[in-house]
Formats: sequence, C-alpha cells, structure tokens
Amino acid sequence: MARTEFPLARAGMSIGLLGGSFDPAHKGHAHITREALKRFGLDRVWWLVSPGNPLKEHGPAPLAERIERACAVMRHPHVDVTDIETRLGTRVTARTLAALRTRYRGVRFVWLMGADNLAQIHRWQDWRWIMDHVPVGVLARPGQQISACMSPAARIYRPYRIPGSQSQALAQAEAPAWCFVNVPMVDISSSEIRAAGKWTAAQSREGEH
Ligand SMILES: Nc1ncnc2c1ncn2[C@@H]1O[C@H](COP(=O)(O)OP(=O)(O)OP(=O)(O)O)[C@@H](O)[C@H]1O
Ligand SMILES: O=C(O)c1ccc[n+]([C@@H]2O[C@H](COP(=O)([O-])O)[C@@H](O)[C@H]2O)c1
Repeated sequence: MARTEFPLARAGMSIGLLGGSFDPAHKGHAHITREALKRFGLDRVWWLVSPGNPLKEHGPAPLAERIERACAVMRHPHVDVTDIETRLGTRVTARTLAALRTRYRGVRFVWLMGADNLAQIHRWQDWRWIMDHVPVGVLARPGQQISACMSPAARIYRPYRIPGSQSQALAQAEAPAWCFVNVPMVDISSSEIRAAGKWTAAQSREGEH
C-alpha cells in the first residue's frame, strides 16, 4: 500500500530499501523485492520512489503517476511504496540513508539494488559512505553479472563480500558488508516499456513475460 506519511518501524527490525525511478514500475521490481525479502531475511521492504535520479539528465514522469503504478505493481503485505525522498527533500542516496538512520534509530536498513547499479555505484555522490555505513544487497539482473562483479565497488569491497549462500546474515552484519544473490532473473526494464510507448497491466504481473 502507498504511504502518505513516514512508515512506522520498530527498533530491531530489518528493512530493505529499494530506491528507483520506477518510471514505470514493472514485474522485475516486484520480483527482486520478493526475492530480497526471502534471501536477506528482511522484515519489510520500502520502495523509495525517487524525485529524480541525480545522474539522469531527463526528469521522470510525475511522482504521483509513478507511485500509483508502483502500488498497482507491488501488492505485498510486507512492502510499502513511499515518497520518503520527496518528504526528506533529498534525491542523493547517501543523504537519504543518513536521514533515515537518524530518524529510525535501532532499525537495520539494507540498501537493495540490481546488479546494474553495483556496476555504477562508484559514480554516486559519497558512494563510499554508503558502502561503509549500510549493508548492501545486490540482486542479479540479465546481462549485468560480469560488469557488476568487475566493477570498482566490487573490487574495492571484495573483502567485505558475504557469499550468496550466507545471504541471511546480511541484515545483521556490520557495514561494510555486501552480498550478491544469484536469483532467477526477469528480463524487463522501464526504458524498454517507455520505448514501447505504453504500459499494460500484464507488464506488472509476475509470471507473465
Ligand atoms: N529486471 C530487473 N532485474 C533486477 N533488478 C532490477 C530490474 N529492474 C530494475 N531493477 C533494479 O531496481 C532498481 C530501480 O530500477 P529502475 O526504477 O531504474 O528500473 P529500470 O528498469 O532499471 O529503469 P531504466 O530502464 O529506466 O533504467 C534498480 O536498483 C535496478 O537495478
Ligand atoms: O546518490 C546518487 O548520487 C545516485 C546516483 C544515481 C542513482 N541513485 C539512486 O539509485 C536508485 C536507482 O536509480 P534509477 O534511476 O536507476 O532507478 C535511486 O534510488 C537513485 O536515487 C543515486
């Protein structure tokens, strides 16, 4: 369900944060969210529907539109679709994470992302702060395996990698800690949907390709 305020969370809970443009949300997002809940033993996942990726030149569709679609795509009792970054007034992930850690003392946050973002994270603002302060869960994405595993972030933080077989330990681990899980993959992207010029309900439902 969509949150119109900051979600509640108790100290000790582990919450995965999936940030994204969600322009639009699709079944790949829903799929990695379900896998992350299982593989990283998370209590909840919050989708952070971004006001706009700091590295993308063109702004996304209006936030309300993207949130509405995200809510249609992701229906799960342990997942919240949120506009937290707009409420915090930040679109830079390191700032978002710092603000959430202050606001939710005692909550264990895990940053979630697809393998394509592990390949690029070294271009994000204060990316080393993210890696040094928040456990990171990376989910396989078609065609991204090699670039992710050879990336600067993967190389620099190799000593802190938790094997996929121990993924349940990630949320309780002290950062730096990251884990790549080789989950079954769903080959779909928002850019592909935008290029096709339409969004259909079938693109949102898991199991339909
Ligand atoms: N099919 C997928 N498999 C694995 N991870 C995915 C998939 N689609 C999106 N993600 C991840 O979800 C997060 C949000 O993705 P985003 O909203 O940018 O969707 P996208 O499909 O990558 O969009 P675009 O094509 O516009 O770049 C990112 O961490 C991204 O890596
Ligand atoms: O903080 C940054 O510099 C930064 C640069 C690029 C992307 N991000 C975040 O990465 C997440 C995925 O972005 P996107 O547009 O690929 O869905 C989203 O939460 C963005 O805010 C963050």
